[in-house]
Amino acid sequence: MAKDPVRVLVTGAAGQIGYALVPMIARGIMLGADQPVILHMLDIPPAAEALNGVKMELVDAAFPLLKGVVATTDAVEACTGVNVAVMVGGFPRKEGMERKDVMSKNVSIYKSQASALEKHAAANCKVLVVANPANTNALILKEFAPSIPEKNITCLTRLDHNRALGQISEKLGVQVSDVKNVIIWGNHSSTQYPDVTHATVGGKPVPELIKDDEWLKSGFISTVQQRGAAIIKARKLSSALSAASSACDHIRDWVCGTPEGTWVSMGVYSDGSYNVPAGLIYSFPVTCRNGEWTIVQDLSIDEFSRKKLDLTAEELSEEKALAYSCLS
Ligand SMILES: NC(=O)C1=CN([C@@H]2O[C@H](COP(=O)(O)OP(=O)(O)OC[C@H]3O[C@@H](n4cnc5c(N)ncnc54)[C@H](O)[C@@H]3O)[C@@H](O)[C@H]2O)C=CC1
Ligand SMILES: O=C([O-])CC(=O)C(=O)O
Repeated sequence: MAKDPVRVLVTGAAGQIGYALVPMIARGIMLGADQPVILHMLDIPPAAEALNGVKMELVDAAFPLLKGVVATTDAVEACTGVNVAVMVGGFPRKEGMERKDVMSKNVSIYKSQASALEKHAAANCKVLVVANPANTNALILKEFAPSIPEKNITCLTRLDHNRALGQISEKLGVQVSDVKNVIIWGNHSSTQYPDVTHATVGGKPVPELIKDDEWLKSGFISTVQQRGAAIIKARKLSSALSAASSACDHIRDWVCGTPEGTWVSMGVYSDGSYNVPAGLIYSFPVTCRNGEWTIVQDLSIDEFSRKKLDLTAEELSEEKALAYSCLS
């Protein structure tokens, strides 16, 4: 029997990630090849005409799984009945800007959209925040949507995770699908810690295969940390196709489950695991089953890693304080 359609909200749908993401969702890449979807697309009034153009293209593409499109500049209409919300809308970082520069603009956006989701989304709606500063936008959304379970509010660090897989696969000359269990700890920013201590290729530890501790502890980490900035420098626009693809990976694994023996990185509400302060949205290694994520426990953390986990937690605590100061 055909499944009932799932309603998926994409905010900022007229932007460049939105343009890459909505066809992926309509093709079943996010929720599966047998899962019909109804797309809800939100953008702001100056982008209304462009948003309507995206809607026209979705009609023209004749996606068999696409059972309806809502394209609107009204947050209430956009949020009504949605089961999955991918929050891409916001004020993006431009070349030379730090995430903190865009904090206050995004805090007010996430506060008001949290209220719309809280009142109008389906019960148990799963939320993925992509827009930067992603972890802190997700935290603000959680604050102002108290009836959405905190386990349902996440942010995107899967792009960083995938970037780390890509770097290891290039270095070793192996298929990216053979690289497993890298971890992104912390903030989706240049303090994130891409960790390969527990990563494997064909079951063998990555550090043993790479045999270049110096690269793993410096060049690899900084390449992944700075990859977003490198793409902005090259394209004069932030990553869009890789961000859209990673957002699909994040939701698919969350809803459909992670493969046996594999974890992924998700920005989730910290419960104090690994001595990360509770009450931050922090990227951890997680496995997913039955639509729920669980932080992978009991991984060994050496002294080098400990410092990196703490540094990115400190930045998130500072961002949290800055975000709250923008609210008052
Ligand atoms: N977490 C991650 O891995 C990544 C995050 N990003 C972030 O994703 C966000 C979107 O990036 P792009 O698509 O390149 O930007 P963009 O500027 O092309 O698109 C953003 C869209 O959001 C819309 N928008 C602005 N305020 C809005 C509001 N209040 N409600 C609904 N829509 C609104 C804009 O009109 C625009 O259409 C940025 O914050 C960027 O920094 C980008 C790449 C990776
Ligand atoms: O740095 C940015 O603004 C875009 C981004 O988040 C990324 O590509 O990881």
